[in-house]
Amino acid sequence: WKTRISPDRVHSSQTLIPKRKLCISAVYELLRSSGLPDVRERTLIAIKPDGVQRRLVGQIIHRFEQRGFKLVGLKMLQASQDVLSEHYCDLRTKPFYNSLVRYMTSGPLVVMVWEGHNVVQTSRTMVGNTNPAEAQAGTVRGDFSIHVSRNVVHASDSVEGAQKEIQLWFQTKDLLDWDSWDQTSTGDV
Ligand SMILES: Nc1ncnc2c1ncn2[C@@H]1O[C@H](COP(=O)(O)OP(=O)(O)OP(=O)(O)O)[C@@H](O)[C@H]1O
Ligand SMILES: Nc1ccn([C@@H]2O[C@H](COP(=O)(O)OP(=O)(O)O)[C@@H](O)[C@H]2O)c(=O)n1
Ligand SMILES: [Mg+2]
Repeated sequence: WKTRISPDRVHSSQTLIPKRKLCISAVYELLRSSGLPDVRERTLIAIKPDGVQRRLVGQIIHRFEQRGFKLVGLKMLQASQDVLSEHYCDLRTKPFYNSLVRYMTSGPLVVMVWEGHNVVQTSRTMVGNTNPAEAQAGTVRGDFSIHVSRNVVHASDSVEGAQKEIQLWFQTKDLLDWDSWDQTSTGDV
């Protein structure tokens, strides 16, 4: 027990923190200050009610995992009008706004936070054009939908937008900062 814990862990005030975690934080800090890729960029992806109804949740999650992104938050919920009016505040004056809110409240959503290098822009590419009629085959919207009013997923469209949306939909305590084994030197836990 002792030999397993002591070489790998250090005391920090009340808690034991894995040394490996401290090292990883230091590496991320170094990457940030050196201008190297930010592997901790995060985005909000939501599977809309039509995606849930059509049992597409697994396939959509699979695409993000397969691409190499890391899931750090996930929940299923019924969206409130209040959250949606904040989420889509830029669209409040659009003629389709009311139908958009009806659509988004018509059933449960699966809301997720994904993390990884350039995840905001790459997710937008993976999701495809807002209008599925113009979305490329191979994208989520291009493969699973045909009309803009039922376009299956939401993806944040900028890093700043993603930060706001993540704060809107998630509490910090519900996002897990877990270590990916492929970013550590051994699989020893
Ligand atoms: N003309 C339209 N008719 C019906 N619904 C629309 C129309 N335009 C947009 N929407 C709906 O509003 C959503 C938000 O539009 P927006 O312009 O933000 O597209 P988006 O950024 O691709 O989508 P999202 O923000 O949901 O990821 C669209 O995803 C779609 O569901
Ligand atoms: N003409 C449009 C444009 C958007 N929308 C809906 O509004 C959502 C948000 O629009 P948006 O411009 O932020 O596009 P995305 O970010 O979703 O690609 C879209 O995903 C659609 O669901 C619509 O119903 N009709
Ligand atoms: Mg949008």
